[in-house]
Amino acid sequence: MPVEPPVIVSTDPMSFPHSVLRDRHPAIVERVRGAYPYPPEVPLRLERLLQEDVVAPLAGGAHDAAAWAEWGAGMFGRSWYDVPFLFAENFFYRRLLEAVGYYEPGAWQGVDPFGPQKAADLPGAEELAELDALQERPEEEQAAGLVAAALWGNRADLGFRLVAGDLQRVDDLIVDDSKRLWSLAQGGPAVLVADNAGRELLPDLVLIDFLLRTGRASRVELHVKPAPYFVSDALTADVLAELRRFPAGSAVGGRLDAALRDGTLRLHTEDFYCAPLTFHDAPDGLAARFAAAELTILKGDLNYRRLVGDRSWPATTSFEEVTGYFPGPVAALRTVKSDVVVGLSAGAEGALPASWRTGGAFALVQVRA
Ligand SMILES: O=P(O)(O)OC[C@H]1O[C@](O)(CO)[C@@H](O)[C@@H]1O
Repeated sequence: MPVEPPVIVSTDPMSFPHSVLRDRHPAIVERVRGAYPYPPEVPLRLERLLQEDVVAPLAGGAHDAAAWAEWGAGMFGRSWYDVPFLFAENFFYRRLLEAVGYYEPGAWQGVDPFGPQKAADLPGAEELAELDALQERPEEEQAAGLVAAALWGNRADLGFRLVAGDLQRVDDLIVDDSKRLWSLAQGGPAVLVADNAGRELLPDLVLIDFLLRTGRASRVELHVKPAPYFVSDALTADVLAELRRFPAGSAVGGRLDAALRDGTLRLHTEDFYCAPLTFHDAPDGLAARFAAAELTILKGDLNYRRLVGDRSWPATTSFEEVTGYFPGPVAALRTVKSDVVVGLSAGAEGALPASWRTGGAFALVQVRA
């Protein structure tokens, strides 16, 4: 295991994490404020959250107050910018749920503050038809197209297109271990840890269908978030909304529906997925699920940070070594949208533009068998 560099914090005003807390979080709050005609105390609480200089704990009485008191030990009373970025982001979303009364018994309980934004990002008929058409192509081409779609669906501005010529964007794929990924899917159980709903979840679902339909997986567990998180992260409700988009008669939609009903596809979630922790701290039950899988596919930027640890790793750090602890073979499919990157070959970074880590223009497929 390489020597661990420092955990990323947001102190430097010129840094990417600083810009997330300073600019992105207020913009997110603004959207939430406009999402529903909330009662007047909600915008007030949201404003107080934005104005908070130092991290304050959850109000007592919350069902998870004790857990957050433990995770936040040493964080409370410090500037949001000086605590680990991973903690600051995670706790911001938990506090946002507190502000909108997501867990408070009453009429607004369980209303997803990001629901309207997610609904606007559900795929249209054209995208669904393109996906259904993909199954007519040679299997190799389907496999390549689905990895590309699963990756680029993670890049919000690109939307999602499965037309020939767009299937392989090798120029922007800075590490491509997809052959190894497919070599690991030999017909055993697989886990896919989802990231965003909408245009990212759609190709994830079609990838799952492909794994099952071609015998590359015997069964699949799709892991989703237990609560609204990082705006667009997928919940069970988002999976179900997405499945309802498939038109009657869609072969993919029909197979996914049947797979859920017969248990070859199962949805799974647990509190860990909204905790400020990395996969090093996965609870035993979750680790056992990964260990039992022939392959675990982790989607997206945040899952990548949680896999390798949210640290200032040199980009040439060995992916194999830093993920050696993970229980079972693992593949990361990720558009690069934050500073954390490992597994690049020597010299590769020098050929990339200055903003390559945060611009969302590059992606990687990395595998540890
Ligand atoms: O949806 P994804 O791919 O996990 O991206 C979320 C990313 O967004 C950010 O919150 C800000 O860019 C990152 O910190 C995080 O890793």
